[in-house]
Amino acid sequence: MTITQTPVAEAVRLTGARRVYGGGDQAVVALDDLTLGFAPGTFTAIMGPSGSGKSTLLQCAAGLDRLTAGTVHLGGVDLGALNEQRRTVLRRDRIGFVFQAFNLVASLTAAQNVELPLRLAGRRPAAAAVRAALAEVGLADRAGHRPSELSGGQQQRVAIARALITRPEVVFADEPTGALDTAASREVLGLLRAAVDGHGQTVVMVTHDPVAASYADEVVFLRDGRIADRLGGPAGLPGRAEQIAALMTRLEQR
Ligand SMILES: Nc1ncnc2c1ncn2[C@@H]1O[C@H](COP(=O)(O)OP(=O)(O)OP(=O)(O)O)[C@@H](O)[C@H]1O
Repeated sequence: MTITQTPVAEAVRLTGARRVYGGGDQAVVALDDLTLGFAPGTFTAIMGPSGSGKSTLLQCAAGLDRLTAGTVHLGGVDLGALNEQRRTVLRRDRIGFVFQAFNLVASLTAAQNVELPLRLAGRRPAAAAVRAALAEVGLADRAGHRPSELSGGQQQRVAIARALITRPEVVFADEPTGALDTAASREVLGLLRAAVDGHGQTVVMVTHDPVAASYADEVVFLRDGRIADRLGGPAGLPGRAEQIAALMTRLEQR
């Protein structure tokens, strides 16, 4: 029997996504009937004022949090229809994460951190693949170093190598440059850009920084859990950081 897989138009899709925290008069609507898709091989930045729902969007899209209503599809799979165990497996196989605080294991070397997702998936990491992943982020000579022996930028590059080693379809990045200086930020953003341009991966990144957002193809601006504005698209961002910053300022004043 031949199994034909229907091509999926969007790597990730949220439809009518609603996430309410708490209940009664304490209820907070973090996502309010939000519908948004991320095409394969695109880089999207999510911006918006504090409390606008950016992290909630990322957590729900990645299957780390559940929607109150609506659906999330990842590569055509409805996350809400999976039990916890199957969602964990799907996350492990198809999603990579990069966090502001790097989240490396302090007692492990750079190489051991990079191979961790493969070990967790019960796969034997090939030393050559780990070396190649570290080389790709410019850290071939740091394989034996522990996180405390690396700069912030180097730690984040290890975290990116760790996120990419399984070649996930989607990489979610939550403020990946929030703790980095300008030069290190540029390197990290260049690596995320390369994951999209070189490997066709889909990157969704939450950021407060208009310069970081300018590396994306599209910027989606949230406000009160809804899409307030968008800039750019699959064809790329026409604007630069100044234009993104101006839009952010307008949203914060509204
Ligand atoms: N666990 C929670 N319990 C209750 N309310 C929450 C919880 N997490 C988030 N919220 C609320 O949901 C709303 C959206 O929060 P979220 O963290 O998604 O915003 P954000 O845009 O990422 O903010 P920031 O830029 O400050 O990180 C906020 O009003 C927040 O207070």
